[in-house]
This record gives sequence, C-alpha cells and structure tokens, in this order.
Amino acid sequence: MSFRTQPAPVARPNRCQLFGPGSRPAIFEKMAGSAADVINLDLEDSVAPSDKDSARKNVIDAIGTIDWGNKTLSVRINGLDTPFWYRDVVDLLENASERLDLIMIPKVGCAADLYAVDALVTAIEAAKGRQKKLGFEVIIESAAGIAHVEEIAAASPRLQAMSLGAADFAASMGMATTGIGGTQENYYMLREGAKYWSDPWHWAQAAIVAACRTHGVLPVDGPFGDFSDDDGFRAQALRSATLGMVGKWAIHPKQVTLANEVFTPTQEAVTEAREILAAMEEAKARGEGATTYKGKLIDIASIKQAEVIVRQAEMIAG
Ligand SMILES: CC(C)(COP(=O)(O)OP(=O)(O)OC[C@H]1O[C@@H](n2cnc3c(N)ncnc32)[C@H](O)[C@@H]1OP(=O)(O)O)[C@@H](O)C(=O)NCCC(=O)NCCSC(=O)C[C@H](O)C(=O)O
Ligand SMILES: [Mg+2]
Repeated sequence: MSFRTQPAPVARPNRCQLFGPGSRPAIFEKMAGSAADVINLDLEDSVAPSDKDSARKNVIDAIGTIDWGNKTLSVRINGLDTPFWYRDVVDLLENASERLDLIMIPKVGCAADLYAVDALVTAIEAAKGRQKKLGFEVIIESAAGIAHVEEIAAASPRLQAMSLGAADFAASMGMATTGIGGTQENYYMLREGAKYWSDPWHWAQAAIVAACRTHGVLPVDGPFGDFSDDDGFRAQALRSATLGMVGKWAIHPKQVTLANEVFTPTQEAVTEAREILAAMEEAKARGEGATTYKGKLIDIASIKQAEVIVRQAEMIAG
C-alpha cells in the first residue's frame, strides 16, 4: 500500500439508480415506491427542450411533497454546454426542500466542470442558509471525461459517485454502435472460425473504478438500453460487479430487481468470506501469514478481499 491510504467512499447502498424523466410526474410515486436505493429525477436528455421549465418545476415540487423514504434522492441537471444548467442549479438550491441529497452532473470533461458547479452551489447554500450540504455525482460519457477521469474523481469533496454513460460515451468516442451497453455484435475475436465476443465497455469501466477507488468515490455502471433483455442486463451487471462497481442504473422499473440481485452479495458469498476471515484468524494465531481454504491459497490480501464482501453485505442490511 502506498503511504497515501485509499479513502472509503460514502457508506450507503447504491445497488440500483432508477431514472425517470422530470417531465413525467405521473411515475414519481412509482419511483418512490420502488426497491431502488437511489432515485434520479432527470432534467437532461429524457426531457425535451420545450419541457425543461415545467420539468424543473415538477421535480422541485416532488422533492418536497413525495415520501422518498430512506432513498438517496438525486436530480440530473443539464450539461454545462447548455443554457439550462445554471437555472437547474439555482432553482433547485433556492426552491427545493433539503430532502434533495445529490445533483448528477452529466458529460463532465474535466475537473473545472465540477469546480464551476461547486462554486455556484456553495454560494447559493450560503446565501439561502441551507443546512444540508448537497452531494454530487457525475457521469463519464465523453472522450474528455474518460481522458481526465482521475482529476474528475479528485475534483470536489462533494463528489460521491461516478457512472459510465454508455450511450453518450459511444457517440463521443465515435464507436460504431447505437447499442446502450452490453454485447456489441461486431466486437469479437476470431479463432479457427469461431467468434469470441469481447466487452467494449471494459476498459472505460476499469478506468472509472480505479479513479473512484483512488479518491473514495462510488463507481457505478450506467444504463442498459434494451429493457426487454433481462439476461443481457444481468450479464452486463455481473461484469461490472466483478470489476468493482457497486451498482447500475435502471431505465425501466423491471431492471431494479435485477440490479439489486447482482449487487447484493449472496448468502453463499458472505458465508465464504466470513470463513476466510476465520481461517486467517486461526492462521494468525499460529503465526502464519498464509494458509489454505478449500484447497486454495489465502493470505493477508484475502482478508481485504473478504472484508469487501462482508462490509457490503452489512451496509446493505443496515
Ligand atoms: C423507457 C420508458 C419510456 C418506458 O415507459 P413505458 O412505456 O411507460 O413503460 P411500461 O409501459 O413498460 O411501464 C410499465 C409500468 O411501469 C411504470 N414506469 C415506466 N417507467 C418507469 C420509471 N422509470 N420509473 C417508475 N415506473 C415506471 C409505468 O408507468 C407502468 O406503470 P403501470 O401503468 O402502473 O403498470 C420509461 O421507463 C422511461 O421513461 N424510463 C426512463 C428514461 C430515462 O430517464 N432516461 C434517462 C437515463 S438513460 C440516459 O440518459 C443515457 C445516458 O446518459 C448515457 O449517455 O448513457
Ligand atoms: Mg448521457
């Protein structure tokens, strides 16, 4: 381990982030009643430009009037390249109740993007005497975002989570696909006539996880567009969880259960992790740093791996 230790991210469940357009208030109660840990009310790309003002009003009203339970409540503002974002921030901070936990900043490209929003938020919080400090989450969904991912992860103490936005990311990178996440037909290796599909999102996910873990931010996988494909969603989510991501977006309510299942450690995994910890305790008592568990090597690094699973399970159980 470096002399600089790895900071822990905020300790709250983030297995599923359920999105809904701010222009569709009829679904807000349904979102609040879902099993998602995080609710994202959207002012950005699911809202037509002509509906931006009314969506903002819907969202501000809903923050204060709907019972969101113990969910983390987030609003996705418009991008910093639009004429809408400053009004989103000003109206939310001046008029929304303090039930709002986070704003999500889309299409961030550099640390200065967060600096700009932080400056505005900080000024309004002080002017309005808001007691609760607003948190941030960001989406990495451009070539600039992934190129500057580490400086973005380090950019603001308000930053709690970072997601990969596969749709805008693919567009910005010039990727030859209209798919949002998942397997891409033409991304395969060929060996002796057989195709072996690879994962075109893998490298960006790994870069996001590394940047997030370095700076104590939660890494999250973004949308999976084909909500009729449960197996495809599950496979994408399992890959993300294996890489170190803590959750995934749902763009339809049927994806919530799938995400919660994948990002909740199974009882079997928790039992095994606890057994590894117990085996290492016994090894330590014998003065050994390494031992075997079910015929495999375990050592001091195994303690840290097992602790990740146990901590996650305990945090979800509350
Ligand atoms: C995708 C949808 C437009 C589908 O809506 P709809 O046609 O109404 O679906 P269903 O008829 O199957 O709905 C079944 C019931 O579920 C309710 N419903 C629908 N959507 C939601 C929701 N998001 N939350 C809660 N409940 C929902 C319906 O009202 C039906 O209820 P009932 O009649 O009582 O049975 C729609 O799901 C939708 O708008 N999804 C969210 C879209 C969104 O927010 N997109 C933005 C995030 S993804 C993105 O931006 C890309 C990213 O930035 C990137 O670059 O990668
Ligand atoms: Mg996007």
